Amino acid sequence: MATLQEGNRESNTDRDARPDGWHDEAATALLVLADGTVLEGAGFGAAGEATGEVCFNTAMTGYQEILTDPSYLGQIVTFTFPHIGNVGVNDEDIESLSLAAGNGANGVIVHARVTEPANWRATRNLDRWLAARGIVGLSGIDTRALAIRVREKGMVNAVVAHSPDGTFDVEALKARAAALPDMSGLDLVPAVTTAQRLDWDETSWELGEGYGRREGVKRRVVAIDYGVKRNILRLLADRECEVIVLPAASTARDVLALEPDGIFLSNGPGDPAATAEYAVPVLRDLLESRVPLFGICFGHQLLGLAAGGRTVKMTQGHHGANHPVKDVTTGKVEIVSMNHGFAVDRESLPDHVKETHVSLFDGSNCGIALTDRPAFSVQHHPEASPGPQDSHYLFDRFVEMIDREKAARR
Ligand SMILES: NC(=O)CC[C@H](N)C(=O)O
Repeated sequence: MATLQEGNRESNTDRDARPDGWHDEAATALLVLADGTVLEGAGFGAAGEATGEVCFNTAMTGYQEILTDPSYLGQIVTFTFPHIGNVGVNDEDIESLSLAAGNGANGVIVHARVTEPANWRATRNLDRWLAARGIVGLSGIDTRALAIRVREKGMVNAVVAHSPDGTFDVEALKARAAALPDMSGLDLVPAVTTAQRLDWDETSWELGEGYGRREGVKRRVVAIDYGVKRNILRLLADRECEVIVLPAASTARDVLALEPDGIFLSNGPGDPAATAEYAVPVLRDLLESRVPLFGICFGHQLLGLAAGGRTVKMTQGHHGANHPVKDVTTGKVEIVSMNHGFAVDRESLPDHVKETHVSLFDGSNCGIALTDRPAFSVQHHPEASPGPQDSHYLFDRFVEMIDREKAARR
């Protein structure tokens, strides 16, 4: 066992940027990148090791929603905002359908040490909550330098190791990081999708009476769960939709047997092209049924694949809550939440698919609509949570599409 004190320092930590009083502390956590780079920091959350693809998120708020978003499975989230944890955590801002641990980010990297929370909603400290959920955290590195590295060289596999007594087997960690599989080709959906049908009614969940709003039901939506976020289901329920959540491996027959007025394709982790192997044949049958269909993020990528397009891996991806996206049908720009590392390749889209939304950061595709079927999808997150609510109108578009198609069938 080598320790850092024995000369394994290959440090480009930003010691000067650490809060006062850190300079002499021995590292209790390491970030070991697949290329062998080792960054020293202070551990928090769970002790142990987390592996995954390092990405960075530029949101200034909403860390709890981000860390419990199932789309982050397989990833280590670096927050570029330096002070994370200040408002603590609560029992409500959890986005994964299952409240259990293991349904969100694998690890977390922040700049400043997590302090005691100051917020009326806080029921716990982020540090202890992460420990209870088994999520490993590292603080005290130069997160700006790490973000620049990801921006220039792309998302990178890594191990975050937290050892409260400061002992690490650095060579073993390097070997482990180098051996991690690439995110491309990984179907991570089975780890987060619901095991069985679930009739969404938040009032019956752990959050207590009266939390969800359920006033009247006018439409039935079947949501295929690739790793769905709760706020999507809330926003559908808010629009008088009965929402039935089905496992990702459901067949078209399973979905259509419920006689849905609309079908929703959720967000989710991993490479959409890997999940497409079993999801796309189902989606093609569902498109044939002409039931209105709406997809978000992973669901958008799957719709693009089902329609005959291709997805590509991005270099740095998009993760944040301040991305400008243009709705090319109205010309309006919306500020949105983003969380994706893959994207639909616009050039691959066949003629019956039109591009509806474009990222104003890099011009990448952010939305499509089929011209011969009532189906559309967006790459960004209209449910926000966290993030600006500019794109909530997309839920209204979906409901209007459902009502239009229903009226036409009568
Ligand atoms: N938020 C999501 O649905 C992410 C989709 C996909 N896993 C990606 O990284 O692109």
